[in-house]
Amino acid sequence: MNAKADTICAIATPPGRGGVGVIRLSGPDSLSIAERISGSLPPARTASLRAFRDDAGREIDRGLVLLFPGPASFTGEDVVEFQAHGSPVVLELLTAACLAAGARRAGPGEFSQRAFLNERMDLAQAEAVADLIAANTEKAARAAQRSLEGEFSRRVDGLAQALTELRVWIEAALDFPDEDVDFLADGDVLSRVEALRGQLAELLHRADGGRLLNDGIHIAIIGPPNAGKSSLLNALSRRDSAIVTETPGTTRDVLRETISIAGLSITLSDTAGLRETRDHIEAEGVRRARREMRSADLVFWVIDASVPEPLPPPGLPTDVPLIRIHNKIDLAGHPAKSEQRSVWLSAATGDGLDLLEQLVIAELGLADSGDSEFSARQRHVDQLQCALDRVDHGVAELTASGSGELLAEDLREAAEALGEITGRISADELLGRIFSSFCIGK
Ligand SMILES: Nc1nc2c(ncn2[C@@H]2O[C@H](COP(=O)(O)OP(=O)(O)OP(=O)(O)O)[C@@H](O)[C@H]2O)c(=O)[nH]1
Ligand SMILES: [K+]
Ligand SMILES: [Mg+2]
Repeated sequence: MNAKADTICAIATPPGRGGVGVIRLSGPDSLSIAERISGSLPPARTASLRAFRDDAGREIDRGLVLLFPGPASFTGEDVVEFQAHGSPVVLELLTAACLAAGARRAGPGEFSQRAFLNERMDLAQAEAVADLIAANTEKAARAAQRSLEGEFSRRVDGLAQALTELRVWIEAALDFPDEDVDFLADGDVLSRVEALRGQLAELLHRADGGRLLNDGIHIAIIGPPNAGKSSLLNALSRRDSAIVTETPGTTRDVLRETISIAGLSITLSDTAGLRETRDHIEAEGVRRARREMRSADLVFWVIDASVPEPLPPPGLPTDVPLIRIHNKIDLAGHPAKSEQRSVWLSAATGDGLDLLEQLVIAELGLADSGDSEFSARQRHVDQLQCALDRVDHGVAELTASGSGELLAEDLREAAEALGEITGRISADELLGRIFSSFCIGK
């Protein structure tokens, strides 16, 4: 797939009014279009003041022109930036002048797509550009920056290469069956595969943490009626947003609040108490509560510590981690404490809330992430998981049947799964899906 030979143009600054607005051009006609609009071309990479004129020679605005001749530009093509006054009208007139001069409007993510196609960055780095722009917290922005710098990609590519080297070595050994040494039996292959497996699992764990940073974390507050779910939401968000009453079945709609714990953006959803009910409105609330808990990264299972513990309801997800919260310790006369995945607290007095926050950080594996995280997406996590599954499968084949061929094939598939992360192996359809989710001008 080659970069298209046309020239694209878009407003690169957000919609609305601002001091400065930027129009970006990329493609073979960028420089000639810039010359037409600004009269004369300034030297490369130097901001120069020019009058911007439309096709009829009327002045639209005065501002700065910047030329970034390819290949040393963001997209690898000739890139021009016009910095005009940040008025939507001025920027639209300037865009119209670019279109009249031969450019076309860029689609979403098209600048990043060209950067990828011209090998200015790999796929995971292009995604990190979008993630950096979308970051909601400082931690997420720093993580995206590290991915943009290529830290994640280097690890993925390094592992893909190691898997490929081992596969090639196995295939070469299989081609010489006369050799005395039984290379599969001598244990070396197995220990090499297992070492790679360990690195893969570690990278998967970190990528999953990076995904949480990126997407934000979703915690569903679930439990029987009146356990204090809405009180907990209010206490953690320090806002009186959910209605709290002594009547069981108060909450029906799912109510969300975004909070920050240790610099992480966390969305809490308060839900209807789980119980059998004839009330069809409450029943709908219960249905929504179950949907929330299935899509959450973590479930708070809230129960009233002052009454006998109820049985957990059927349908608690087994693949979503769960923290058991024994609420109302002020009534029960328990001290605040936490152990494993349980915490004793009072939403009413706030006693023990700090223990809950610590448990959340530990449970999500973000305790010691410090500044070493990189941003990642669900897509990356899925590919890493796929690679890990292939390696596990290969090891199982090797131990069960001693088959080097099957192991080699699994290692090839594992390396391919990793290749899709950085886009060294990627289908056009995948690329289209990724870049179309970016915004225009990126
Ligand atoms: N003493 C004490 N009362 C609490 C505590 N947490 C909640 N309550 C009380 O328990 C009752 C129910 O609280 P809610 O927060 O509405 O409980 P809920 O789980 O959201 O209830 P539903 O939405 O009806 O399922 C209210 O009267 C609260 O004031 C607590 O920690 N200590
Ligand atoms: K209630
Ligand atoms: Mg409630």
